[in-house]
Amino acid sequence: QEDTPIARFLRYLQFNTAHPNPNYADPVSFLISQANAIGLQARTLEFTPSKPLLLLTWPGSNPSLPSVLFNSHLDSVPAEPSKWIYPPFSATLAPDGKIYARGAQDDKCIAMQYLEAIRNLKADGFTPLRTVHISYVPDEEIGGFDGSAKFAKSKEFEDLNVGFVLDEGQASTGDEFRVFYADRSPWGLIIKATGDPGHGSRLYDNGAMENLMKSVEVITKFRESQFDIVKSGEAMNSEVISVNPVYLKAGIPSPTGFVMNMQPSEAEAGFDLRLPPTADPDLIKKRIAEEWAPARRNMTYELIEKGPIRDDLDRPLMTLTNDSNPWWPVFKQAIEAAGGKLSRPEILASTTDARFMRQRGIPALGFSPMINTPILLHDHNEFLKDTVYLRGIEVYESVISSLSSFKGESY
Ligand SMILES: CSCC[C@H](NC=O)C(=O)O
Ligand SMILES: [Zn+2]
Ligand SMILES: [Zn+2]
Repeated sequence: QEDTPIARFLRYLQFNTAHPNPNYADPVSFLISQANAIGLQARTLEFTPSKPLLLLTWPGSNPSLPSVLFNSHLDSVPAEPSKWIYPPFSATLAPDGKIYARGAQDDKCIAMQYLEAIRNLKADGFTPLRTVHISYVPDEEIGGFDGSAKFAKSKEFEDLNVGFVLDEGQASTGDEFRVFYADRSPWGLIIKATGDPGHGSRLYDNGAMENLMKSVEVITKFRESQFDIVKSGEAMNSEVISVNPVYLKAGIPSPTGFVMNMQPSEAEAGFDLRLPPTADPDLIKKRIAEEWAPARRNMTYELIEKGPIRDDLDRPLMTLTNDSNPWWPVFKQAIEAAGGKLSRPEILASTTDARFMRQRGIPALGFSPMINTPILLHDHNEFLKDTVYLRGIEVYESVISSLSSFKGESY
């Protein structure tokens, strides 16, 4: 078997790390063998049984300076093989150079690019001033609660003395690299309605279905108001509050489907909500209680807040992208030194583990070096072109060498 950057990427893509049963053990062993070959220290932490977190370390010449951490997640979202042109965990390199695999963009590319960049820097004789850590964490795709959330609060993490974090970003369809300074905070909202049951032929007020449908209407109006702001060009998708229905549950089951002539006494709906760091969570909570699931319509609700909204010092979870953040110009210049250009920093529409690092007050940027690439994370036929992948390694050589050489004493 050949041993090239692309061959190693393909091998990493072939581990089936899809939820709900991600294989964590085999990719971790593979990464440890890669770390050994490159000459990096490796240790496995287990904050939750069977959910390993792999930490690789390249010691700096001045280990008393805060370190830099490069993060990626081990797990992937599921894929529907019948809807792919190649099996999602075969990691097929097509004749046009496209590498098809679940995880090719999200985010096994950066996982291996970090290692390839360090391999090349070592071969060039580069030694970092600051210690460089690479973390491979479990469970990002399901919220990170058994992975990064515990890691960021651990003694082990504290001891790393991390000054700056790079985590995953998203592909860019144009010529400029995208960079993300914040995530939106995810909430799960379940609304439930109750009402009188009755014959399917009766018209009466306050049935569970009627109560739920009214809420769905109100929520849909709010969703449209937010989407209109995006459509008019006033804000980007990730700058407004999104609320999307993800399930509806009602009806009385029968062997052939549902009973048709009974109006049910209970009905519920689930929504995915995302709040940009500028949103006021209390206002949305008030809206939910008074308009979306009001007790006067016999409604109750459950709000699942999936992670922090503000940091330990009660500031919004945002990393500054101006010169008041000393890491920002270092990062930006590293991209430019590699011949790249950054587009205007953005909020990420979805959510990553970076929020747990930002919660600790550590500056963290989301970045995945993929330009001229369609955004295919969580989609069918996720792919990354070989040339884009290889170019990303060069970009990280510049980024890792610049960040690890940054002299600022107090950061
Ligand atoms: C509930 S947090 C889930 C995190 C997940 N991350 C990637 O897709 C997301 O849905 O954004
Ligand atoms: Zn991801
Ligand atoms: Zn994902």
